Amino acid sequence: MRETQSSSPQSDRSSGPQASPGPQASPGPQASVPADRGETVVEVVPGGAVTGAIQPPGSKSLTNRALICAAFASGTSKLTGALRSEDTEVMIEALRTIGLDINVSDGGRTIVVNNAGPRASSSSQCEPHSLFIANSGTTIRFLTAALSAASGQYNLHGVPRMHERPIGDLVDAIVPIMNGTIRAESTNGCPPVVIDSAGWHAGEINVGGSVSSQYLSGLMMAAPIGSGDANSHPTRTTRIAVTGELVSRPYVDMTSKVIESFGGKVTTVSSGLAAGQSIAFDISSSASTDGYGYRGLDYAIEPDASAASYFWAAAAISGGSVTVTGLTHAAMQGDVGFVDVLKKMGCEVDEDDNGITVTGRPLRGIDIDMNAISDTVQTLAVVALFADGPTRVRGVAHNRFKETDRIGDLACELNKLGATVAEHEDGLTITPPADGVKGLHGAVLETYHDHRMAMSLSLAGLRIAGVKIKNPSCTAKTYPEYFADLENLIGRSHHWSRLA
Ligand SMILES: O=C(O)C1=C[C@@H](OP(=O)(O)O)[C@@H](O)[C@H](O)C1
Ligand SMILES: C=C(OP(=O)(O)O)C(=O)O
Repeated sequence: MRETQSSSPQSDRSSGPQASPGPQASPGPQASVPADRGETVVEVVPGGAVTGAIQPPGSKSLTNRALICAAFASGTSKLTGALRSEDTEVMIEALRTIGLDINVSDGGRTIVVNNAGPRASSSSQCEPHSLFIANSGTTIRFLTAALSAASGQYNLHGVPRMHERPIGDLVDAIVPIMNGTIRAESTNGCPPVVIDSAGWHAGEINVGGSVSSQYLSGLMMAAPIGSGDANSHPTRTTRIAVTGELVSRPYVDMTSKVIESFGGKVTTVSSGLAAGQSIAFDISSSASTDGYGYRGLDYAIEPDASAASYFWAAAAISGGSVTVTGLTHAAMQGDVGFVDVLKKMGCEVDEDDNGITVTGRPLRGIDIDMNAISDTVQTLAVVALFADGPTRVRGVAHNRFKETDRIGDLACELNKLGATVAEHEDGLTITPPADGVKGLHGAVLETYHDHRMAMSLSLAGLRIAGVKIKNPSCTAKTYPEYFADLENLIGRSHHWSRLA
């Protein structure tokens, strides 16, 4: 890997997020990526087949769900294998700000939440708790739901891009069942979110599911959390119905499983629904949670499957063989399904109790709906550069609302490498050059403050000379050690080099 100064500065295409005031230092080792200095870029130097084994850090989605449940659980919870990154640090800091005692050790992998119940701000308090959420969608959506159910006064805000990411459907769902006020302050229903709550009252909740599944997940986790009168209805059932389409469904199933681990109960309802409702969930907590929404426990977090996609893709792109340990199809994360997409493209996929191995074979272009595994679209798009024909990705219109516009901005960067990439309302078509990899060429690539843009585009460098990735430290959002880990994987087979 090379670290250089970009000779052809380009400006970001999107009006995405700019430098944030926090969280403080990027956690974890930064062996191969220096702090960003102007036009710092990282270049992956092409080599041969990538072969090896790796275990990515803990799942962001599971860590942040477990933190929410632990925060509203009776007793102590110990999370092991957790992710330490910007997205989990802002969650931890927010929970500390509202009164939780949280101890982080073992390089962030172990998190102990000692709980006597979060101290919600009193209604007589003048200043709401100010919670800085950076650009963590899970954190702001889960906390908005949970804190409105728990009561108190809060202002949840983040970096500029966070104030462009929709949350209106969630706020609209909470208004009818909350005692107090909640509003999204930016135009088009975007954060900051200002909450002054005395808790939820009983009633059915209706929430839109076409922009993000995180609204539904947040409400589901919030449902067992009592308001001021928690002790009077610890086993009350709350029905949450989705109006219209529900995107990213596997994350909702993950939410159900985490809720049940922490003592809640989830029943899926698919018949007898009102007009416009596509699915509903009945949520309650068991009496043994002692009036808290949840019961504290020791909880092991799976390795992150979205992060694993980069290493499986490295095998596919390079014709190598990479085992990701600690993840199988039994995992709670839908993104494990990325290996099935690689299989469809021609890769060999082998699984045992230890993990999943992808072996690269000649790649064919495919037509694929990635609605359920949208965080892996960028990874797939880079793999598609090396296929024998076009790849059409469908069903991911919601990717435009993430860290950046992950359809438009992705198409723009892939085009710079010599592919022909067409943007559609719901996805893209990636057409590799007629002469294959020979027709691809290096370029300085923008990352739009999007960790997945940096991690996925870096993989193009495995086969194309001169692919330079700007602002590589944006991987800190979910994977601060990404470039160090990639370097280790490739270095083992001596296909990775770095200039001083
Ligand atoms: O619930 C979750 O943990 C997540 C849900 C997905 O968001 P959408 O539901 O907005 O697609 C995903 O993109 C995000 O990284 C994590
Ligand atoms: C979309 C993502 O994150 P979030 O919505 O949690 O900010 C992601 O990690 O790719």
